[in-house]
Amino acid sequence: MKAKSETTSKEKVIAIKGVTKSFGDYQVLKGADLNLYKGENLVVLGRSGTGKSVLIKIISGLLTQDSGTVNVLGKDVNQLKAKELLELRLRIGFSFQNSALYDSMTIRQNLEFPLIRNKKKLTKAEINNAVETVLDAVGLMQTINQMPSELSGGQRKRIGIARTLILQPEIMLYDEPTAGLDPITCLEINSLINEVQERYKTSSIIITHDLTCAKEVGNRIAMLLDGQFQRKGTFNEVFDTDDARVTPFFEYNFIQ
Ligand SMILES: Nc1ncnc2c1ncn2[C@@H]1O[C@H](COP(=O)(O)OP(=O)(O)OP(=O)(O)O)[C@@H](O)[C@H]1O
Repeated sequence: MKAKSETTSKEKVIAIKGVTKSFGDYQVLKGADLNLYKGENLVVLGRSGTGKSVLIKIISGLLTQDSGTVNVLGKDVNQLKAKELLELRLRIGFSFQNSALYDSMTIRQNLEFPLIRNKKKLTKAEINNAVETVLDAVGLMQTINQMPSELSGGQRKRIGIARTLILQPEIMLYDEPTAGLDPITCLEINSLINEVQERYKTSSIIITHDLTCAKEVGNRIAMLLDGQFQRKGTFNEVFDTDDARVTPFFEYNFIQ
């Protein structure tokens, strides 16, 4: 398997500079610097508890950093009023492990839901069209009238991604997109993440512990070590090291 190469864009859609965050005496982030460039897939790696979720919460304004700056799509997240923050969040798609589908709604209703809630001016025909377009993008048109319980875990994950895409986000945040899926389904989800990048021209951060996913989808990898992104670059650059904090990731995943 060949690793992806870096994209050429240097336009920053997210710029994180010198971010620190403590909970009580415990400092999780110790001056984290990270840019997400337009159109790229950036994979964030790091051991459990290193602060990946904290960082995503800071990016989306759910937590405030102690120091440093976070700029998302040209806005200083810290300076935004509540309404501006909500507007910014609508430009970001969150694909989280716990973003479950509504069990009592059909797939069509699940996909309509974010549109009806957030884009009140759309006509019924526009909503139908949007639903069919995203279902086609994730290759699951045949499930439109099914219930979530009738779908496999991988299909539900795809529908979850479709429900996020329906609002046409500029940035996608994927939190462990392949966790709990079998290896073949993982490969399908990796392909979908790459298709989303191509088709929707999104810029994405993908948090994962799955190095096959990292290698297949990441134009760049950033590894959080001791509260900072101490290793950044292509997959091969990040793992070309004897650093004892880095090599176990690679050895555990037996990646080719
Ligand atoms: N609201 C909070 N209050 C207190 N401590 C917190 C809070 N949120 C996170 N932490 C602590 O910050 C540290 C980093 O947590 P975080 O959830 O970001 O880890 P992570 O890197 O996402 O881990 P995982 O890979 O297991 O999801 C942990 O020690 C956690 O206990």
